[in-house]
Amino acid sequence: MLALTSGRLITARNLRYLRPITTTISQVSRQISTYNVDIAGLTEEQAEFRNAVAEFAERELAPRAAQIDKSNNFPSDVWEKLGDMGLLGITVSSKYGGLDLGYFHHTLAMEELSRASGSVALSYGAHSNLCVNQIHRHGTEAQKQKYLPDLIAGKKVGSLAMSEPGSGSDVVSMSLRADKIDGGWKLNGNKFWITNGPTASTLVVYAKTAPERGSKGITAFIIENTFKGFSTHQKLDKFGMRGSDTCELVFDNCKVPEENVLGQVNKGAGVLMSGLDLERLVLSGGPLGLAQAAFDYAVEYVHDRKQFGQPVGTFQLMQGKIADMYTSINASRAYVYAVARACDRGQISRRDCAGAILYSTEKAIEVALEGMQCLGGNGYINDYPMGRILRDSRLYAVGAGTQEIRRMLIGREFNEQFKSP
Ligand SMILES: CC(C)(COP(=O)(O)OP(=O)(O)OC[C@H]1O[C@@H](n2cnc3c(N)ncnc32)[C@H](O)[C@@H]1OP(=O)(O)O)[C@@H](O)C(=O)NCCC(=O)NCCSC(=O)C1=CCCCC1
Repeated sequence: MLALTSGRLITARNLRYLRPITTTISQVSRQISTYNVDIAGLTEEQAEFRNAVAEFAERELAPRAAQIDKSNNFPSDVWEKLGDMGLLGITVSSKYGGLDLGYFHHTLAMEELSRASGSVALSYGAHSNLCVNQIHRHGTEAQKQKYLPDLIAGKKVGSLAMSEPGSGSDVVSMSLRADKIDGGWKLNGNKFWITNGPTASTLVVYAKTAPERGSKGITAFIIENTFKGFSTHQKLDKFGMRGSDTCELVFDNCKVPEENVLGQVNKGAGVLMSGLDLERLVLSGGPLGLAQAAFDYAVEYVHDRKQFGQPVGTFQLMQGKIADMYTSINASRAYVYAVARACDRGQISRRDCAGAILYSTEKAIEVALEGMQCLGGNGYINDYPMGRILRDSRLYAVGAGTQEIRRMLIGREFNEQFKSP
């Protein structure tokens, strides 16, 4: 059971939220009512958790989302607030400041934050899942004690780096090199398209420790941005997810102490691949929240906007759009939630983690485009949010793996199943 004390979500058996969650009836409760809680199948506690995150996001993020997009500036002041809420360590043990919850709750949080601001939520996912959850899953006790409390409190920003200029989908071909030196390792090379790269002080980084051994020669490291030989290049100017900073990382004889190896030497491929499964699941909350945001805006707009003497939403062609958007979102949500629940039961399926983000992304892009159409000329004007939601949704067609790689992952599992003996 969860309790909310001074704004912080804490785990505590037999306690309930101490703060009423629907006191400010307005935008938030009206929007929350657009969810069909029965269809989503949330327990009372899960619905309270979601509402608490939604209320936070509506208050702290939604009013700033357009400005964050326009300025392309990461709102660093939000980080400690996310930490105060306990949201930066949802899947982490309370021993390190986490909430002791599972991937289902993490996905719900990702969804609600994305509904308010796609870009803040993306940085949130990179921090809380890609970095924090990986350190929690694979770190030594000393590493967890050293890095997790500050990351979970929001005093530090976390990141994870696997992609390189020459190794995107073919991530195992990475060429960042780690050579053994006395007391540790020396890293040389680059990482590219790194979410939170410009702001992160703690980074999980994969490098080749035995390049001749392919996937059996990869090791994960925990890098601090103060390590000598580590630097970042300028922030990249992205199509969407503006305000979620992305850059190139440069390792120039960067010395990393032995105690910063994450997991075992040459066993990094397992850390990376299993992390990608959970990353794909949790980040599926992103497209879900963005699609819901597009729907919320569109449905209100078509009932307000009048043409030919009546709200445009009463025309059948518009009703068709609303119905299709609504059913797409519910179908996506049902799949994503089912996969999240399975993961929390310990049944992590690679093809379904890929499927959840594949399907929710495809539907989010479709819904954002239809939402834009519902707004007519205004859908094309940047004072309205549809353009931002569409641009943000588009990230998920390439981030955490491309749609093509996700399809390949699913397809090749069936090929394996039907392979002749
Ligand atoms: C699937 C893939 C396309 C191809 O895999 P291959 O066939 O080369 O590798 P394969 O043979 O599948 O595996 C390698 C080793 O690994 C083990 N293992 C696999 N799954 C697991 C697992 N679940 N648990 C443990 N071990 C696992 C496998 O057994 C093998 O070991 P072995 O060498 O035999 O000893 C893979 O490369 C991939 O996925 N690319 C997309 C990367 C990609 O998604 N970036 C995205 C980076 S960008 C990003 O993440 C973000 C962007 C923006 C927002 C934030 C996030």
